Amino acid sequence: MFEKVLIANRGEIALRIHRACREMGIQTVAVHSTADADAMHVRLADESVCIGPASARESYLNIPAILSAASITGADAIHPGIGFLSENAQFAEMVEEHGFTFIGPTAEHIRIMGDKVTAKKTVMEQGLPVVPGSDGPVPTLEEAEKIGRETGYPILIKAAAGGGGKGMKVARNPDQLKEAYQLARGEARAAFGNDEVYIEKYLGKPRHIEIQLLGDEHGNCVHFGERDCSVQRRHQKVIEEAPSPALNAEQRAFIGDLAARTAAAIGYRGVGTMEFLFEDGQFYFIEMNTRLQVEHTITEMITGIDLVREQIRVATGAPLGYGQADIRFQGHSIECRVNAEHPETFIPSPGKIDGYHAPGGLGVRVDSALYDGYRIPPHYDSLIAKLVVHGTTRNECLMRLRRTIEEYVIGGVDTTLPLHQRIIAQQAFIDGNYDIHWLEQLMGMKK
Ligand SMILES: Nc1ncc2cc(-c3cccc4ccccc34)c(N3CC[C@@H](N)C3)nc2n1
Repeated sequence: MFEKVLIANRGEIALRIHRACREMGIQTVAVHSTADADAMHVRLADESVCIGPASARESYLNIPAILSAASITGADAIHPGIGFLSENAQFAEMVEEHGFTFIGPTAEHIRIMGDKVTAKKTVMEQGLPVVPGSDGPVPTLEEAEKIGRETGYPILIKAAAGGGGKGMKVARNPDQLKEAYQLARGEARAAFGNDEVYIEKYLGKPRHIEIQLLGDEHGNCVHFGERDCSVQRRHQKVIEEAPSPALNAEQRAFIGDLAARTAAAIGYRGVGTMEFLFEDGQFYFIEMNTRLQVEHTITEMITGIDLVREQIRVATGAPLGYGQADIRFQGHSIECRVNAEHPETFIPSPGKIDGYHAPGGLGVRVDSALYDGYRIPPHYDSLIAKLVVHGTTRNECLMRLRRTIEEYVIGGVDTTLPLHQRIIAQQAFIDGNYDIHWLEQLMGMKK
C-alpha cells in the first residue's frame, strides 16, 4: 500500500481524494496554485507545495512542477483527480518514468480511449453496440458524402480528438454536409491540433447513460451499474441520478455485463466509465472516460462502495477482492452540481463566501471544499459543491433533495441552487421523463 500520495488537483475532488487517503492511513501531499493557498484540502493535507501562479497552465497543468513536488516530498504515487492531467497519456507515462505510480489506467488505454475513433473500433471488436456511421476517420468530403448516403441523414460529424461535445456538427441533409464537414475539421484542428473527424447517425432524442467500471491488473472487471446524466446544458451536467428511471433490470444487467466484459477483454485497469446514448430501448456506445468522474458519488451512495479507495487499491496491484455477484444496489441517489454561477444567465460568480450552512441528516452528503469566509477564485471551473442525496425510493430521494436544497445556505455569491429547485419541481423530471435536450428546452434555449 502507498505511504504517501500526491493529489494533483484542487477543489472538492482534491478533498474527496484526501478523505479516502486519510481513511486508508495514507499520507497526503496537496499541491496548489498561489490562488488556492487557503483551500481546505491544503489545510487538511499532511504536506503542501505551491506549484505555481493562479493560471492552470502554470500550476495544475505544470507537469515538471508536479513531478518535482512529488520528488521533494517523497510521494509514492500521484492521483490526477478529474480534468487537468487526468486523461493526459504523456503525464501518465512521465509519472511512471519518474518512479511514481500513476493512480489510473495505463497510458496506452488513456490514448486508445482519448481517440474516439480507436475507442469505437476497440469496443466494436468486443461486440459492444455503437452508433452506426463511418468505420473510421473520414478524410475527404467525397468520403463524407458517401457515408452520408449510406448512413442516412441526419448525421453528426465528430472530432476524433474531441469528446464532451467539443467539435460536433450536425448535417440534416446533403446540402448541409459540405459546410458542416469543413467547419468540424477546422474547429478540430484549432481546438485539438488534430482535424481527423468521423461520422455517426444523429440520434434525436437519446438519454445519456454511463456505466461505472473498475478493473484490476489481474484481468478482473466489475460494473457498478449506471448513471443517467441526461439533464445537462451545453454539455455541462447539471443533475445526475442512479439508477436511471429509464432502465429496467434486464437492460441494466445487459449493458452493465457487456461493458464489464469489454473492459476485461482489453485488460482495463482502474476506474473507467463507458458512455452510451439510449434511445428506443437500444444502447449505443459513444465514448469511454479513463478517469474518476464528478458524479461517481451517486454510484457510491447506491452501492456503499468507496470508489476512490478501490481506485487506489487496484493501483497498488491488489486484486479486486470481490466479484460482480457481491455488488448490490440499494435505493436511489441524485446529485445536484452546485456552481458559483447565476442560476439563469450562468455568468460566473466568484467571490467571498459570506454565510455557509450545509444540509445534513440521513441520506445527505455534501462534497464541497467551501467554508464561511472562503474566497472562490475566478481562475477555475465554477463547481463549488455536489449535493448528493440517497433514499430507499426515487420519491423519498426527491423529497429529501427538495428539503436539502432549501436548507443549503451559500451566502455572498450566486449559485445554481435555485435552478436545481426549479428542475426537480418539474412534472417531467418527477416522472423521470426527460432526454438530453429537455433542460435546454425548459430554459428556452431550444425549440
Ligand atoms: N450519434 C450521436 N447522436 C446524438 C448525439 C448527441 C450528443 C449530445 C449532444 C448534446 C448533449 C449531450 C449530452 C449528453 C450526451 C450526449 C449529448 C452526443 N455527444 C455529446 C458529447 C459527447 N458525449 C457525445 N453524441 C451524439 N452522437
